[in-house]
Amino acid sequence: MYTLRDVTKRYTRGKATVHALDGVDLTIEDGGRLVIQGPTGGGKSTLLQMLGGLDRPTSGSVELDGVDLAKLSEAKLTKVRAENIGFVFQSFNLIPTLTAQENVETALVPLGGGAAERRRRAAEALDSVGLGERLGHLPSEMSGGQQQRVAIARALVKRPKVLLADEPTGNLDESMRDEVMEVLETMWKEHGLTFVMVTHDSAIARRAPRLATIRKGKVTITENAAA
Ligand SMILES: Nc1ncnc2c1ncn2[C@@H]1O[C@H](COP(=O)(O)OP(=O)(O)OP(=O)(O)O)[C@@H](O)[C@H]1O
Repeated sequence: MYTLRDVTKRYTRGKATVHALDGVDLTIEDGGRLVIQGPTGGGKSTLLQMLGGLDRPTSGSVELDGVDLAKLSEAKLTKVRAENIGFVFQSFNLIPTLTAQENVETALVPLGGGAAERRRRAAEALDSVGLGERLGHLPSEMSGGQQQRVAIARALVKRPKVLLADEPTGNLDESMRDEVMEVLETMWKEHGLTFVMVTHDSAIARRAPRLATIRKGKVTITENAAA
């Protein structure tokens, strides 16, 4: 479970100070799903970075299961991230010279274990996103939607508690967008993940049961029971 208390993030640009997050209080239950929307520069990616421990707040606390990520040493934060948090970004960030299976295996390397076990788990993760027949394909041999599904498999192969996605459909056309959203929603349901996603897509935001709108660093939560 996430508990954010009075989180601020300020950046200094020359003489100006940007309040990317301004007193954010937020709770996300285990297994919950939150969609984050808002205007450009509103603070969406900054909020996701705080949740993922990719950056630290200027003040306030970001607790994941009672542990304040803001206070962990860099080494402990890296361990928490590797074990608990999967990331998916707009750009798929696959290594072009590695096959789908090898790309997914890279997520398991920091966790130790043997090569055969890594190969088996990567194949299983790719199968779960519908790419069991494409283990040996290079990214260049796959569509954008398929590449993003490889990235999702890579995020989930370590069986994280949390999946954080920053505009995962931003680089995709409509049919691939639906394909990727369907995979993400299936993974969320089947794996009991806590799933937080940033989107610019108003159709996706409209369908969200819980929506965080972030403007000028301030968050407003809307619950949509009908979604
Ligand atoms: N590393 C940084 N250094 C300076 N300013 C930054 C940095 N990262 C973000 N900002 C600023 O903080 C504010 C919030 O940025 P953020 O990227 O979180 O917004 P966003 O809602 O994700 O925007 P977009 O929709 O364009 O991705 C913006 O004014 C941005 O310019």
